Amino acid sequence: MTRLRVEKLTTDIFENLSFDISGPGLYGLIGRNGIGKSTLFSLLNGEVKLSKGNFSVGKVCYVPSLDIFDKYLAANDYLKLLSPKEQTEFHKNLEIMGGADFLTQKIGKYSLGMKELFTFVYVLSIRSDVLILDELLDGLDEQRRFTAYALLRQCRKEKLILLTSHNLSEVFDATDRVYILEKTSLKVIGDLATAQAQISL
Ligand SMILES: Nc1ncnc2c1ncn2[C@@H]1O[C@H](COP(=O)(O)OP(=O)(O)OP(=O)(O)O)[C@@H](O)[C@H]1O
Repeated sequence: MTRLRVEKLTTDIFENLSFDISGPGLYGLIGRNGIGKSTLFSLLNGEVKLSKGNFSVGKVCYVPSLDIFDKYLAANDYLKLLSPKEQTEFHKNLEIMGGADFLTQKIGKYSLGMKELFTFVYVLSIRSDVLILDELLDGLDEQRRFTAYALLRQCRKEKLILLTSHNLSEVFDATDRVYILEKTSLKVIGDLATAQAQISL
């Protein structure tokens, strides 16, 4: 079910927040620091319990923090958790991203960019209806980031992908539509200048 519907969500940081994003696609989700983007994703993921309101969403793939990976395990250990089809997909996507020679090393020894590269390719390969990328590409070098956007554009036909970044111009360039999160609303925002003005309010 590539549909995300939130009804009257009320928490410490949201007030009667309702929205509906339906259909597959690549969508930007932007908002001021601390407005609640990561919290919203954790609610959708079931990691944070909902106190008031409802939501309906298909299978969500979201890595809330790169620290969830055990630093004593290697990326290869996590690949064993994927289905054979997902593993094939992982290796195909990794090759498109330029490959990696560190999959047998312990994750604790990875740089931020290495962790992000592994995590991006990993979550992209997992079968899901909704894929959430919360500032996940921001530590990648520019060439890899643009390759990642190209890969996401291919996957947007099958999944509802939400991409968050504070690099607003890239979000506008890469995605089909951009939403801005506020305490009481999630609304489409049409252009970069308006987004910049709204975020700096
Ligand atoms: N670990 C935490 N402990 C306590 N409160 C937290 C924690 N993380 C976030 N919050 C609270 O939740 C609010 C929303 O934070 P959240 O991380 O969801 O925002 P965000 O929009 O993702 O921010 P950013 O763009 O800076 O990543 C913050 O204002 C903060 O008060």
